[in-house]
Amino acid sequence: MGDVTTARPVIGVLALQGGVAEHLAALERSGADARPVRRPEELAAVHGLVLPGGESTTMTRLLDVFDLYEPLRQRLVDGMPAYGSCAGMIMLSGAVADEDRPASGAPAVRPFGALDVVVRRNAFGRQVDSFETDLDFTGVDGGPVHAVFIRAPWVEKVGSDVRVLAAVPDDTAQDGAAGRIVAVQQGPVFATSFHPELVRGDERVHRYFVQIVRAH
Ligand SMILES: NC(=O)CC[C@H](N)C(=O)O
Repeated sequence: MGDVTTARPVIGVLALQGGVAEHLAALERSGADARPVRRPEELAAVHGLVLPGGESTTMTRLLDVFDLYEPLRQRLVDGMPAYGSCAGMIMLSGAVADEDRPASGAPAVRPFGALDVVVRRNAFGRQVDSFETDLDFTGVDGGPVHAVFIRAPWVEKVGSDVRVLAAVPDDTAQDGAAGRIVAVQQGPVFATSFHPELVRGDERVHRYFVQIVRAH
């Protein structure tokens, strides 16, 4: 092993759907060697993984199709650092409050349980399903982070080992959103309801993850 404080960690982006290219670019700018992950061998070669936004039911299905569900579950059990954005947060959670369970068979979303939280998938209302706000992010210096929410989940319950990193400010114009928890961390795993990869020129959240991977 080289000097862990200066080495460029290899960080994968789960590349089955969603905003993969934006995460890869943000990670590269944040000091990581970033690679798309679609196969078990690719997963085995990374020090940490980003689970991007998209659609958590589709992501669950594609993880099965690409034979990645079980290997990824195992790496999370083994303590691999991970960062989930939006649908990625849902996949890392312990349970989904508003699960649309089919009449028979397996649930449509099978979260990995790497974060001891309950999320609500379609949380921020249907009429206005996207909004943006600035929020304070614990562990990220340099002022508020601009947060873009797109059909985003929020965190409804947190276990005692979970640290809340960010919540929607109380003066938000978005109905019912004030005070909602939108970023959490447990050990080397963290998640945001919003999409920092869409904010050009601000890599602070990705840098935060690169630091976690380096320290691990
Ligand atoms: N932008 C997103 O990732 C949306 C997440 C979506 N609502 C889901 O259930 O997976």
